[in-house]
Amino acid sequence: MTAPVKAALLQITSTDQPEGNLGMIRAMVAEAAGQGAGFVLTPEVSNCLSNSRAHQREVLCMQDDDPVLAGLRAQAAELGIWLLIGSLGLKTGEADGRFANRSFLIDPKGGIAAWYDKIHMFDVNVDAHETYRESDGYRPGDRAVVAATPFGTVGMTICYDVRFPYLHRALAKAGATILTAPAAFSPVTGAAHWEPLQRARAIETGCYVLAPAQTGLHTRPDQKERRTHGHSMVVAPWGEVLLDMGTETGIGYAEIDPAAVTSARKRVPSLGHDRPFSLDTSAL
Ligand SMILES: O=C(O)CNC(=O)[C@H](CS)NC(=O)CCC(=O)C(=O)O
Repeated sequence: MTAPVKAALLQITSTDQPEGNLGMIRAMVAEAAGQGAGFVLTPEVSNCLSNSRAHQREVLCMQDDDPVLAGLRAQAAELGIWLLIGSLGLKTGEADGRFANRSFLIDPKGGIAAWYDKIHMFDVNVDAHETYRESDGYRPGDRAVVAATPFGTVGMTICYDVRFPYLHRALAKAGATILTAPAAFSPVTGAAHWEPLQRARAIETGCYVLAPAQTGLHTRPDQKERRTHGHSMVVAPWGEVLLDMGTETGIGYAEIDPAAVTSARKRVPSLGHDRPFSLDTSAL
């Protein structure tokens, strides 16, 4: 059986300094738990947002030595809350030197209930000035993950994954009722695509979508500028936007009610209406 939960999304502006980011996140997690949240979520690359591979090599750690993971696991246990660490950049020890972009679901005892490595890499030329080559720095995962909680089954995704509907459908078919979509979306694509993509994933799966996002200007004046879109979002299974946090940092709350999943899927049971088809290319 599942029960409702108050979810808290942290909208933050991570810098390239993991210790500072940890302090900021811990203060916000404490505040959210004080407000009664039983499930707190942080954005993609909460520990370090950086354009420099050299800097990442200096400050990122292996999972077992990572102070942000350890600090947040301890805090989840102290407060007795579920915590989605949207993602951490981590060293993996792989020969090619690439990092993992890894999301963690932490249980109220501080245990790692599930982890997920971002599958789809943002290798995109957004416009003439803005190019991303995520796969230069990060090694993609190849394993989709669902995990049971008292408030529903969580299907884990990260950021650019939102553009691949079959991943979300597979998660929902495996039982997911809540899709987590931590992000560091680009401002240009965010303005055009962020909300409709998140709403579409919720509507077509009949899942809640919880999308905590990085926001604002992440770099110092001496660094190449890096900005993110913000607009951390909660979408209900019927498609209503329950929370849109705009561009300021802060904490946003939404009530997650498993009954809303049941009700949306009863009204439109499309998740069970897949049909096999052939693809006729003879007229090409
Ligand atoms: O760079 C890091 O350290 C962490 N990774 C990210 O921030 C990634 C790759 S640059 N961002 C996205 O996936 C944005 C996707 C997006 O904006 C879209 O789909 O339009």
